[in-house]
Amino acid sequence: MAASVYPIYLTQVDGALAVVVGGGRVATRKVQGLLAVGARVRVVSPALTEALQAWAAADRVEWVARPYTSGDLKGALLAFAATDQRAVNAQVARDAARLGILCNVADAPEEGTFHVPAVARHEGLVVAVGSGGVDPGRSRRIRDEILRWLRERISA
Ligand SMILES: C[C@@]1(CC(=O)O)c2cc3[nH]c(cc4nc(cc5[nH]c(cc(n2)[C@H]1CCC(=O)O)[C@@](C)(CC(=O)O)[C@@H]5CCC(=O)O)C(CC(=O)O)=C4CCC(=O)O)c(CCC(=O)O)c3CC(=O)O
Ligand SMILES: NC(=O)C1=CN([C@@H]2O[C@H](COP(=O)(O)OP(=O)(O)OC[C@H]3O[C@@H](n4cnc5c(N)ncnc54)[C@H](O)[C@@H]3O)[C@@H](O)[C@H]2O)C=CC1
Repeated sequence: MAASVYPIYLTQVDGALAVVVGGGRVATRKVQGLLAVGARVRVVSPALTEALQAWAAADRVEWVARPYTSGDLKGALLAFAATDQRAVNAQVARDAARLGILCNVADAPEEGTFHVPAVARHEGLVVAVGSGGVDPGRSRRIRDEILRWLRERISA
């Protein structure tokens, strides 16, 4: 059974620093969501996906082009451990805990301090769907259904 979760919506994310460790598929999805709300994004990774490279070239994200080191989280509101290296993600989680920074861990739902839900936005409503980290695909599918319902039923 999943540990219990307490849902909140973060405010004042516009301009806040989010540090994303890793530059792959999962990191790209997290960065996209962060840019959409105006966060300042720092990506720490020796390599980037094409989408991340394009954002770095356009100065939409800061790219620290090397492996993670303790210290990279300094000043962050949020940290994301999204490498494909278990030991590195665990280190990011430990460093974030020490610094009191909220941390999402891509490969170990119980290890960080928050999960990223699947989100539907419609006419000023924000619906977040989570499964306590148990089944993200299910969260996404239910979000898609909710979005369909909102678009059919809820107008401004
Ligand atoms: C715990 C959590 C931590 C976190 O916050 O990252 C987590 C963890 C893991 N995800 C895994 C797999 C996939 N995740 C997705 C997609 C999403 N995952 C998201 C959230 C979360 N994922 C958090 C829990 C949320 C909840 O409570 O439900 C969403 C909702 C939000 C977002 O990431 O933005 C986003 C859809 C949103 C959207 O579309 O908008 C897909 C693709 C798909 O389904 O389309 C795949 C299949 C990958 C493939 O393609 O192989 C694996 C197994 C990895 C493996 O075994 O290799 C783990 C690790 C594990 O479970 O141990
Ligand atoms: N939470 C989620 O939504 C999902 C999580 N996962 C898990 O997330 C992890 C990452 O998945 P993908 O993005 O698909 O992997 P990927 O292979 O596309 O990307 C891994 C990235 O980590 C970087 N990296 C490796 N070592 C590093 C280091 N020491 N410091 C900084 N960056 C480093 C690589 O350069 C690469 O950019 C996997 O462990 C996978 O099991 C997978 C799918 C969804």
